[in-house]
Amino acid sequence: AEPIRVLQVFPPKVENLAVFGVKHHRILCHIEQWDSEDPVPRSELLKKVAGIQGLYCLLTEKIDAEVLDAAGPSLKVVSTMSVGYDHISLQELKKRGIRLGYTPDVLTEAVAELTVALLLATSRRLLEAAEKAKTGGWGTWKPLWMCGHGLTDSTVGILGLGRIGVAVATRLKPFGVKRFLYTDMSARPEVATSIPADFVTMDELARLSDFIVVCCALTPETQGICSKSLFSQMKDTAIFVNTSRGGVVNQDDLYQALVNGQIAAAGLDVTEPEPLPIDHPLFKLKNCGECVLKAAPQRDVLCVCSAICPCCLHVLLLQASRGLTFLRIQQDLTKTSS
Ligand SMILES: O=C(O)[C@H](O)CO
Repeated sequence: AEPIRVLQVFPPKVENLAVFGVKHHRILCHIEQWDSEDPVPRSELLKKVAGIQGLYCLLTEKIDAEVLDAAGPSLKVVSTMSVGYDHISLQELKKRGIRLGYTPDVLTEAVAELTVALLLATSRRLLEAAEKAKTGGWGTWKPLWMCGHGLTDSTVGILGLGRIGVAVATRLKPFGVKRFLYTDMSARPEVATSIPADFVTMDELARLSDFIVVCCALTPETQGICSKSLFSQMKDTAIFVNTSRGGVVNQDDLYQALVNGQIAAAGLDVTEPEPLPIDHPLFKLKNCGECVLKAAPQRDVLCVCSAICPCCLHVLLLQASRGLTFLRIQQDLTKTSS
């Protein structure tokens, strides 16, 4: 029989002609590869898909009506080497009767580890502290300096209790987390009981969690789900970690929440776009994070800036309006331009 024509848009090199054993059938495939680590340019993809029967893609390729039309009616299967398939239009595949393959579970452990790493690095201010050490900012020892927030006796909220969410909870448990909460499309007792984790609404998750970790898939329902309404209900000592997809978060709202001190910090593995432009405001938040230090147990504010920046001033005033005490203010508030 004629070999099946498959386009694989990435290396590694495999034999150009491969035999796939599907149960007892042997299927001969002619595989054309895009031999580069860089994504195939859209114009090339549109040319190369013409007449193929199988497409093996990555999350860098947006598989929509345009690509499927360019492939034509011969295309029977699209497979993506990724866990997420938000880059593929399911509706367009369905219309054309094209099957979808993806790679669930190949990176559950890796993403769970990364989530824990980001959570600890963010809550314990690892990057800021390392930066201070390298640039001479590590002065005499101060009890609360770079103290951060602990996991012991904390409440961790998981947005999306799928494979990765469960794996994150399993890894965080030994840190002495008091309570796990989760929210999802519906309760998932079959996986939640073993943690154990309590099913709550999104609002409860926001209000009760000391840490929120986002592990859900990007779907039309979850697009921008982490927005002002979530951040504004979160504790001002809470840490937000996202290792799912950037599109789940309204980045402008997150930025505002961080600048205004509505939440303590964010650890992001994913952004919109990726990578973020290097002049993106989120990248500028490091200084802001450094100049406002929250002393967690007393919930007082220790301001160590040599000049009070507007975002720091905002947090100070916010805290003052809540009747909290300032431990030390190095500069007279009245002298700031704001
Ligand atoms: O969806 C996936 O496979 C991951 O996000 C890749 O990093």
